[in-house]
Amino acid sequence: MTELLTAAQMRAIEEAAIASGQVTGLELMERAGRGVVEAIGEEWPELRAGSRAVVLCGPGNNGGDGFVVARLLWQAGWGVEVFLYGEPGKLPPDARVNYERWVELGAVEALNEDALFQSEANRSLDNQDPVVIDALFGTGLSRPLTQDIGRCLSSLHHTDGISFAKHVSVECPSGVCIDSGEVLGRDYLPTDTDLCVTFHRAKVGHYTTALAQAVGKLIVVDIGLDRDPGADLPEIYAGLSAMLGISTQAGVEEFRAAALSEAMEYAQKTLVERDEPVVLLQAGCAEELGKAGWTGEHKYSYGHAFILSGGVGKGGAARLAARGALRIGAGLVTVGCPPGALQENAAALDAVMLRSVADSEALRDMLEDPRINAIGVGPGLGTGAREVDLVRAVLETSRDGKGRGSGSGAGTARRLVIDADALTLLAKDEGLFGLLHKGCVLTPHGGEFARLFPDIAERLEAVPQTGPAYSKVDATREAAVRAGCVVLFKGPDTVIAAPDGQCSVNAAVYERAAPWLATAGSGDVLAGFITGLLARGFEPMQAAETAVWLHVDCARSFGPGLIADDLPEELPTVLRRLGL
Ligand SMILES: NC(=O)C1=CN([C@@H]2O[C@H](COP(=O)(O)OP(=O)(O)OC[C@H]3O[C@@H](n4cnc5c(N)ncnc54)[C@H](OP(=O)(O)O)[C@@H]3O)[C@@H](O)[C@H]2O)[C@@H](O)CC1
Ligand SMILES: Nc1ncnc2c1ncn2[C@@H]1O[C@H](COP(=O)(O)OP(=O)(O)O)[C@@H](O)[C@H]1O
Ligand SMILES: [K+]
Repeated sequence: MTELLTAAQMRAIEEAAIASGQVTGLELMERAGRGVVEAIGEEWPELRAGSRAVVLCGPGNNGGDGFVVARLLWQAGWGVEVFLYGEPGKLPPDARVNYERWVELGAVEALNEDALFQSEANRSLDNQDPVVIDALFGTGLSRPLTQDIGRCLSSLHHTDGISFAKHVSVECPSGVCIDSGEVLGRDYLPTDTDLCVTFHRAKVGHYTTALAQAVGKLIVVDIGLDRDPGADLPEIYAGLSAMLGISTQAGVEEFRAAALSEAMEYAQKTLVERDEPVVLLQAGCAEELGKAGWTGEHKYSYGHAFILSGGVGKGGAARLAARGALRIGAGLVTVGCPPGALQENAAALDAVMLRSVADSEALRDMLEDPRINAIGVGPGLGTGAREVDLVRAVLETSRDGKGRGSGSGAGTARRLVIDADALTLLAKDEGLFGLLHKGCVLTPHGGEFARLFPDIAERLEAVPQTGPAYSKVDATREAAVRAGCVVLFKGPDTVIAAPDGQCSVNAAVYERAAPWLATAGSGDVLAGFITGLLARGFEPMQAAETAVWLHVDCARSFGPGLIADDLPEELPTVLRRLGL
């Protein structure tokens, strides 16, 4: 499992490690700088002694990393020029030490456009491959860049006669808030960078579309922080509480009040902030499927998924969802459609069963069958009065012990995926929204999200002026709490959050990019995948995570040219490759 960190969490981890005596800030900075130099060497082995680099250093520890990089490249025989934004006398202590170490080897010039233009690396004709290293701002960015710095960064892109062939960012392209991936102030795009080198763990912002689009390759360097000092804290508190003869909970409060030691405070902060990590979804998702296996005795062992369809000519979306639910392993899948659409659907469905659902009464009767344990509602459904009643019926009969459908359902809530038109209906009707429960998964894209949670979307859209900026992770978490169920906020950076704070990111970026997944109907298949997994007994969060990960894997496995119909058909190949 890979956790994504916020800047504050990273700071807390670093501070706790330093305060515990495990490592010094200077050592961490040295490891960070060395990591950048090694990453450059691995990425471009053709660069060696005689190559040229321009290092842009900022006023904080990101700049400190830059001075280490400059020194190590110089020691490796490179021609290195260093430009500083800020005053040497104001650098924080570790950065100051590395500044002093560098000035024994070379010059430091004040950073401005003219100085960059005049740099030897820019003017030299004998070296076509100078590298520029952006160590201006990392996790400490607190406000938008000033215009002069913004101009310098923009000028690195082959404008105004300045040309650097290779672009490296230390931590992140400067000006980007690493928690949200957003450029503070949003007056320009993140600087394109070939190689972005970050430390210990990737940060949440690295996996947002906004930032990932600007970064060619992300490298995470191990700087020896893997022994998490916060992890030992419960034992330390328990021990100290026992010594003092107080309960652990009270002990925590007393220790805080007494400010026992700096290390304790930092570590406590680490613990609190790391309670609910943001998890990056990776191949491990398949383990859930592996664990679930295919060991049931008959088709009902794998559940019965029901997909509600719209009327004549509108059934394609539900059929795609149904196909997805079947392929992902639901034992049975039934599409329910208005009587008039039976013929159309019958002509297009084989393994998927078909039922006529005239109105909400008919639906409630049908949902008396307790074997129907998962329902997908929304794709191609329509948004009229009939559909409002259908969605209400689905919600009411799926709540614990309420509604006719649950009578024979042994008290277990039926699981639901609410997508597309059903989301639009929820947005229009507070009563319906109030029926949501913890067995539901909402799957909005950006537009649907804004309709459902307009205030949250507005906050997300607002131009961020201070860091940490409100992120898609924050927005999805807030939405999940409000809805009281899992929310899966779609996009190349899909965020999934549960009301209890669990949160994960499925990022179709970097080596998992699949832009061809943005094709009509692919969201319908995703809704079907989730419904199928819910039918198989997956918990809502697990079902959403596993489905969305497989969805991207199917797209990557098929490749460009993909249409939504291909996604379910690609699933067996993907599952086989995963050894399932
Ligand atoms: N954590 C770790 O484990 C490790 C961290 N390491 C490295 O340290 C980096 C974090 O360092 P950091 O905290 O000093 O922050 P950094 O990004 O250098 O910027 C802070 C400075 O910028 C200033 N400033 C902010 N915004 C500004 C603006 N718009 N325009 C102008 N100024 C602005 C701000 O000033 P202030 O806001 O206080 O006025 C302050 O002076 C991290 O990304 C990584 O590279 C590694 O060494 C290894 C271990
Ligand atoms: N650039 C992209 N890269 C990867 N996946 C994407 C990209 N853009 C959209 N997606 C995914 O494609 C699906 C589109 O779903 P949706 O917007 O509901 O469309 P539709 O209603 O046509 O099915 C979502 O799962 C979304 O996460
Ligand atoms: K940077």
